[in-house]
Amino acid sequence: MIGLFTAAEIRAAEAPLLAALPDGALMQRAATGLATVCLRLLGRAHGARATLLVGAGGNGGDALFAGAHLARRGVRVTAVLLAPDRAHAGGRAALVRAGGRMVDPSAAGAHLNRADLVLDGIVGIGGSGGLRPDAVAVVDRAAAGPALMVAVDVPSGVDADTGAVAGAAFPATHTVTFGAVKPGLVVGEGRAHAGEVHLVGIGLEEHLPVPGAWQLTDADAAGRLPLPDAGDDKYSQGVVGVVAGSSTYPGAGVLCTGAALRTRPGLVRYAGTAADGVRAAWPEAIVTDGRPSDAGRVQAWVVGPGMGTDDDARTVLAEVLATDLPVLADADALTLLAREPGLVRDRRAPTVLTPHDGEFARFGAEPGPDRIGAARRLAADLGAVVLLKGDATVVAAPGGTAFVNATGTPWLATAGTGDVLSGIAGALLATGLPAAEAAAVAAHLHGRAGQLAAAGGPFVAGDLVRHLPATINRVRGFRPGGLPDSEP
Ligand SMILES: NC(=O)C1=CN([C@@H]2O[C@H](COP(=O)(O)OP(=O)(O)OC[C@H]3O[C@@H](n4cnc5c(N)ncnc54)[C@H](OP(=O)(O)O)[C@@H]3O)[C@@H](O)[C@H]2O)[C@@H](O)CC1
Ligand SMILES: Nc1ncnc2c1ncn2[C@@H]1O[C@H](COP(=O)(O)OP(=O)(O)O)[C@@H](O)[C@H]1O
Ligand SMILES: [K+]
Repeated sequence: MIGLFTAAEIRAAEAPLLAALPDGALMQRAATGLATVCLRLLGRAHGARATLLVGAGGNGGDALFAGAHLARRGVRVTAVLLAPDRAHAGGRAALVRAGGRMVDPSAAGAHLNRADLVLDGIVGIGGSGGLRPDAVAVVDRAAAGPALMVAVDVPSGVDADTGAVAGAAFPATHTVTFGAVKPGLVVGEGRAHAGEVHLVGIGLEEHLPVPGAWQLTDADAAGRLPLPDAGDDKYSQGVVGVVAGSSTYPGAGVLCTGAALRTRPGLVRYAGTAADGVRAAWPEAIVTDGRPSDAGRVQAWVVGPGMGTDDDARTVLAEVLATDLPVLADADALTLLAREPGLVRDRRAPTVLTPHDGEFARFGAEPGPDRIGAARRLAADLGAVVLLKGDATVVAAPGGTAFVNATGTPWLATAGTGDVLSGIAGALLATGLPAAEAAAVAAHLHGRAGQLAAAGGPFVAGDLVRHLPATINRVRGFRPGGLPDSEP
C-alpha cells in the first residue's frame, strides 16, 4: 500500500534527519532526484531550456539546486525570482556557479514562451491558500506556453493535506514529490493539478508514522481476492444478496447482480420487484420477487440502487439493516437513510454507504474541497464506512482510516456504473473482507475495469460488467496464455 502523509507528518519525520545530517543535505537529495526526473522528462539536456519559478522558501531552494544540476548538464536555465531578496541564498549561488541566469518576474514572459520545461518552486508544504496575485501572473503565462509543467513537491496553490485549491494553482503535468506522497496530490482538485506523481526518496521512510490514509496498488487488491481452491463450493466463496431495481426500472438490479456474479461467481441471490429482468439477464442468479427474507441465506447484502424510496422500499431497507450481516447501502437506500440515519447508527454489523456528492449532501453538508475529511466526518458520525464517489473515490472507516482510489477514467461518468460498483463491493463484503478494505478494493477494480473498457472506446455500464473477469486477471498479474497440456 502507498501511504499518504500530511505536511505535519513530513515535517516531523524530517526533523531528526535535519538534525543529524550536514546542513542542506536533505535539500540536496531532493534537488538531485528532482533534476534526474526532469532530465528523463526532457529526454535531452543540451539545447533544452528550463525556466524556474522560485519563491522565498525551501521549495524555491529545491528548484534552484535542481536548476544548477540541469545547467551543469547543458540545459539553459533561467530562474524567475518572485521574492528576489528572500530566495534561497545557497541555491542562487549554486545556479550562478553552474551558469544559470536570474530574472525579475517582469522579464519572465519571453523565457516562459520558449521554455521546454517550467519548474514550479513557488511554494511547497509551507504554503497556505491559493496562489498570490504575483504568482498567478507568471503561472498563467507558463500555462499558456508549450513547456512541460513540473511541480516541485506540491503544485503551488494546492493544499498538500486536502487537495483543496482556494483560487488558482499551478497546473502541473508532473509533480516530483519528496519523502512521501501527500494526500493533496491524489484527491480533490489537487489530483488534477498534480498530473503524474513521481516520488523521490530522501531517507524519511523509517521516521514516518503509520499513515492515516492509503492508496492501494494492483498487488494490494490482488492479495484481497483469494482464488477458489479444491475445498471450495458455491457457498463458501461468499453468497451475496442483492435488493436493487424495480419492475419499472430493472436495470439497476441487472447491473448490480451481474457485477456481483462477475466479481465472485459463487452464488448471488436476488430479491425484489425487478425479478423478471434479473432472471432473464442472469440465469445463474437465484431470484425471488419476494422479500429479502425469502431469498435464502447470504453473507452480505447490497441494497438500494433503483429500488425507489416509497414505503415498501423503506420496509425492505429496514429488514436488511436489521440483520447482523454486512450491508452495502447505495442510491435510493441513501436517500432513505439520510431521513433516518438511526437505521445505520443502531447497527452492530458493518455498513458501507456509497454516496456521490448529491447523496452525500443529503446527510447534512456538501463534501466541500476536503473530501477525505468529509468522508471521515460522516463515517464517524454514522459509525459506517463511507465511500465517497468521484474522480478519486475516497473510502473512510469510522475510526478514521482512509483509502484514496488510484484507478479510474472519466469515461466512468455514465449512468449505471455506480450500480456496478455496488455489486462488486457486495461480492467482496460477502467474502469476509473488512468493510473498508472491501470498499477500497471494489473502487480499485471498478476503476481498472473502466480503464480496460475505455481502451476499446466509449463504454456503458454493462460493458464494465463484461470487463470484470479480465480486469481481475490483470490485477492478479495473469496474462492470457496457453493452457498446460493434459498429458504429464
Ligand atoms: N526542510 C528541508 O530541509 C527540506 C525542505 N524541502 C522543500 O522545502 C519545502 C518546504 O519549505 P518551507 O518550509 O520553506 O516552505 P515553502 O513550501 O517553500 O513555502 C514557504 C514560502 O511560500 C510562500 N507562500 C506561502 N503561501 C503562499 C501562497 N499561497 N502563494 C505564494 N507563496 C506562498 C511564503 O511566503 P511568506 O508567507 O513568507 O511571504 C514562503 O516564501 C518543501 O515543500 C520541499 O519542497 C525539501 O528540500 C526537503 C528538505
Ligand atoms: N470524472 C470521473 N472520473 C472517474 N470516475 C468517475 C467520474 N465521474 C464518475 N465516476 C465514477 O462513476 C461512478 C458513478 O456512480 P453513480 O454516480 O452512483 O452513478 P449511477 O447512479 O448512474 O450508477 C462512481 O464510481 C464514480 O466514482
Ligand atoms: K511547488
